[in-house]
Amino acid sequence: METYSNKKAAELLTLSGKLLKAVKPVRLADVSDTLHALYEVIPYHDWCYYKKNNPVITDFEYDQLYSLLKQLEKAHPEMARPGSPVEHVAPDLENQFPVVHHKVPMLSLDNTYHAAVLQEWMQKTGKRAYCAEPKFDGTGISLLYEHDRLVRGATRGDGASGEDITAAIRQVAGIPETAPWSRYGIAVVELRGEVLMSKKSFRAYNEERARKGLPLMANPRNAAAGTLRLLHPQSWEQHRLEAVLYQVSFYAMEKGVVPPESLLEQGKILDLLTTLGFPAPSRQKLVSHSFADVIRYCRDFEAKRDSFPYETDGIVVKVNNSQDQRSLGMTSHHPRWALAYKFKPRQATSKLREVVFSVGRMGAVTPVAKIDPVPIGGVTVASVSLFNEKQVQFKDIRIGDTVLVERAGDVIPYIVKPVKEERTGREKKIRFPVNCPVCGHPLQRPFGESIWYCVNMGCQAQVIARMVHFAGKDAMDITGLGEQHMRELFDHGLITDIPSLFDINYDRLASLQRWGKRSAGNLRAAVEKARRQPLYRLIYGLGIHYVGIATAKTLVDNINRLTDLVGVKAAVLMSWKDIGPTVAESICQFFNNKANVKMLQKLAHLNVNMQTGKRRPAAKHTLDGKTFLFTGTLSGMTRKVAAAMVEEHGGKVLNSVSRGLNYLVAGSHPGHKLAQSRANKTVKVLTEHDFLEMVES
Ligand SMILES: NC(=O)c1ccc[n+]([C@@H]2O[C@H](COP(=O)([O-])OP(=O)(O)OC[C@H]3O[C@@H](n4cnc5c(N)ncnc54)[C@H](O)[C@@H]3O)[C@@H](O)[C@H]2O)c1
Ligand SMILES: [Zn+2]
Repeated sequence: METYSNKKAAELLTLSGKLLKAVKPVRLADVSDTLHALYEVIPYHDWCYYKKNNPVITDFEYDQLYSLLKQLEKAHPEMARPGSPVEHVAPDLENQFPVVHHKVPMLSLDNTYHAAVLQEWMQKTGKRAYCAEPKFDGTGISLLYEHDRLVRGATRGDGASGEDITAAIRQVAGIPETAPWSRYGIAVVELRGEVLMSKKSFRAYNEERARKGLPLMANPRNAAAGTLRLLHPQSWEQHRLEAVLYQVSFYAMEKGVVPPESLLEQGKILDLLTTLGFPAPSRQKLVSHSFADVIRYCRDFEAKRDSFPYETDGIVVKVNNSQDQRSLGMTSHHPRWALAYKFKPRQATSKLREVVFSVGRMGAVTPVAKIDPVPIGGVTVASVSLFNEKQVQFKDIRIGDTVLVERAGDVIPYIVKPVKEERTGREKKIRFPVNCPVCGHPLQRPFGESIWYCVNMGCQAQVIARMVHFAGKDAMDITGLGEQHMRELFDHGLITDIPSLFDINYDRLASLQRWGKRSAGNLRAAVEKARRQPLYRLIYGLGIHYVGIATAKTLVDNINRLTDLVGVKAAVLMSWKDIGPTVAESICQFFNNKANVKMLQKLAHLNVNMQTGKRRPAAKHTLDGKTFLFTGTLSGMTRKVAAAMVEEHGGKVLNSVSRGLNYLVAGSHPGHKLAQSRANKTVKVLTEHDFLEMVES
């Protein structure tokens, strides 16, 4: 395969951009030019992706180019060029290893991003049973077992032959050296699967690389493909590879033995693979005739793909019956009996226009890239955190770069890499400030860290960021006081620090432009509500380093009022659940700081709840020694909650009407216990309402 000069690469990339913009209507006069261009750019992207393991456009963009090529060739077969990318799989042979022939060609998959195309395909293939399974995003492998022994492992290669990587394959977790195929009379079997890295392993792998001073890998697929073909198997890098097997591509039975039932359907094959000790998606699969079921499965899987331990880029839908598969056959590029329904893209390319530096509530200064707004996975992304100076250096990100941006699930968007092939030479290095961009205070960097800090506690940016956190949804939840309004109120001098949030001059606020009585009134109501929030929210809202919601709740469990923490000793804190030395130290520091103590006094003065809300001791024993029994359905609580209330107040819950019973609480549709209790003079019958009054008195 050819290689590309930098100049040629840049040309082809520009051409790709033009084609992608023109993807929709192509006029007949342009067809020939467009086809010609596609015949040039697609092999280039295959080369980047398979040979260099460094794609320069997103998979979605590649699929768009490929789909355009398919459409044009279909509409104008006379213009199609022999040897077109539509006719074969993109070869990834590197001539590093001996070449071996696959028993059955190892092809690509046809794909779509549209439910309607999947539906049409299911109709076209005959509305049979289908097996749907995750499309694992790794690198394809083919395994050969003869007489129960693994004899060969190979890459896909050009589809007909691959590279013999048996030694490396033996290092991959989950691939057994032997498997009892002979139990089913199977003498020779060829399997297809994927070598991959779990998301967890990938993170650890990148951490290991960072420690060794190596550049980080962009994603688990790259990491798996890159390490599988290392020439020195058994290196530390291969230890994190795993495999998943999902297909029997070929088998030969022992003489006179008929193939077992379990080989006749895709769904059963997955089960068989699992039974024989192979990692296979038998638990995740769905077998169904119905398009509605299949598309629901695809969408459900897409919705929870972030919690799946492996990266997936779609669902593969396969005709379930093996005989049906054979009669449908294949093209020279993909089997006709399978279709990949691909998930919505989560990557996009955009231009990096400028870098701003934001100051967080702890003073950390974070570089944030402003990019041309681009939609990714249903959200428009315009700002992307660059984390810190070290990462910017590692990735060599520059202003003016075209950048590949990824936004996966709940992970904040990040820059995978700059597309260096698109550089013009006019890109500028990112300069890091030495002074706080907001207050001008000199920045400091703790030893061994890559983050710079503004250490001026009074820094306006930090003050506002602290208030934003305090008013946030998980903290005091003051609706209508997001970052923008917070800044506005601050600029007008209506608020200055956290306590001032409870002392806003609402008349003045109402007189501000775009505010008025109504909005001011709404904010007032939200602030009033916040005054009575449970204490853990206040603690979390204070933004103490290392104190998340869970730790805030632990603190509440161990105190009666917030001021109990003033002057607390680290040793005491460490005896509480899940509080280690670092967290304890941070809490001590906070509550021993004079300014903080003063702030708490102000909050108390402003009637902000500082109590844990545990029941007063007097109320605690209102039901001392009394016994209760419940019957029927309670309308305002479950029986479990009701029972907990009884116990909390010193009472006891019984299971049946007996001599020791004091109260029967009857909900709607009471059972025979009511009649029994009525017959028993010593039992008092209560309604749910009576019960609550009794508890709360
Ligand atoms: N960004 C780029 O520049 C660029 C360039 C070339 C290719 N690509 C990407 O690669 C794709 C084409 O690559 P491909 O030919 O390897 O096809 P593919 O990766 O889209 O699909 C085929 C492969 O899926 C894998 N697979 C995972 N789970 C499977 C399962 N349960 N059943 C069957 N197969 C399963 C197999 O390895 C199989 O070979 C493109 O659609 C694009 O996404 C991107
Ligand atoms: Zn500052």
